[in-house]
Amino acid sequence: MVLVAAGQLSSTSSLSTNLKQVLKLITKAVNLNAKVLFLPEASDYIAKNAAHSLKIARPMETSVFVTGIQSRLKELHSQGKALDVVVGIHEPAWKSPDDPHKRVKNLLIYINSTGNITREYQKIHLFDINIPQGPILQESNSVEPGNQVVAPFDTPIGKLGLGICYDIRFPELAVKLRDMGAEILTYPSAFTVKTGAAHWHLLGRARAIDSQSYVIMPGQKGVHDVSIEDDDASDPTKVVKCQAVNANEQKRISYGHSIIIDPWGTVVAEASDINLNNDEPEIIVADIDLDNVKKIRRDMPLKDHRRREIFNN
Ligand SMILES: O=C(O)CNC(=O)[C@H](CS)NC(=O)CCC(=O)C(=O)O
Repeated sequence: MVLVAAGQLSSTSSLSTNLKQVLKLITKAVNLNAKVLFLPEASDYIAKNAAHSLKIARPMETSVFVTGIQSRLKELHSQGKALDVVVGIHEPAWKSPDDPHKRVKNLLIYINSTGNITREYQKIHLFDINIPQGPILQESNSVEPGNQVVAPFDTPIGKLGLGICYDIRFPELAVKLRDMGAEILTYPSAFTVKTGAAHWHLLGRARAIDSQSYVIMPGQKGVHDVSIEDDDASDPTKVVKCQAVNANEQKRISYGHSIIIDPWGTVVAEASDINLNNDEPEIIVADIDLDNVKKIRRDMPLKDHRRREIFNN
């Protein structure tokens, strides 16, 4: 059995502020002796709108957020403390500054315990929705969709398959990853409060049951401060207030409730609900037992029972 951790935070639009929160979570995970820490979608920043996102996105190599995590992991490794980190970030998708339709990539990266980025997944399904009395979001305005499933790969906790947030609503991705060998799936998220309250636990449990895999769902939580950003012009760690945002944009709020689910569909760990008086980042941990995955798949062999000739999958 190996211990896994999922972190929950409320990212702002300042990469350096978010890095500080994540470094706290890394320390907590290491102290608990977890082997991999999973962090939410868009941990590097939550922007107030599409234009703001294009302005603050940075290539990984120059992102204070990504390089800060890499150097901390390297430093810990040299002290004999090995932790891998899976984290949601953005990167510019444009190749030239005169690209007429600039978009970012919504990415999940795997950083190993020596600080190297070994995998990168680009979110396939984009959240373009309009729910009466609920959120209206058009992710494709500013985000370029990914087109590739990343083959599940070995990690200290087992073979891992990658998805991001809204991808969790598409069971075909979970089943495909399981067919390709995944034992653990992750969907780092920034769920809305309305859809989260209605669907979050159900979706996670359903994907765990469909794929007979562990499902790790770190989520953004609470009100995002999108009124600050890093002052790149001078000290990259100096945070400045940026222009006023309208009331709607200021109220971007995420559901929290990070969860870890076992391959039988049981929620084995859960972080807290939104609490406007406490936005401290927190982690949850759970044991990953790959024998349990094997046993559940042996006792109910869904993979062998698939009628691929009927469903063309
Ligand atoms: O890129 C960013 O800055 C952060 N990305 C997000 O917050 C994304 C796209 S708007 N959110 C979701 O996919 C929520 C899905 C959801 O809530 C549901 O499926 O119900």
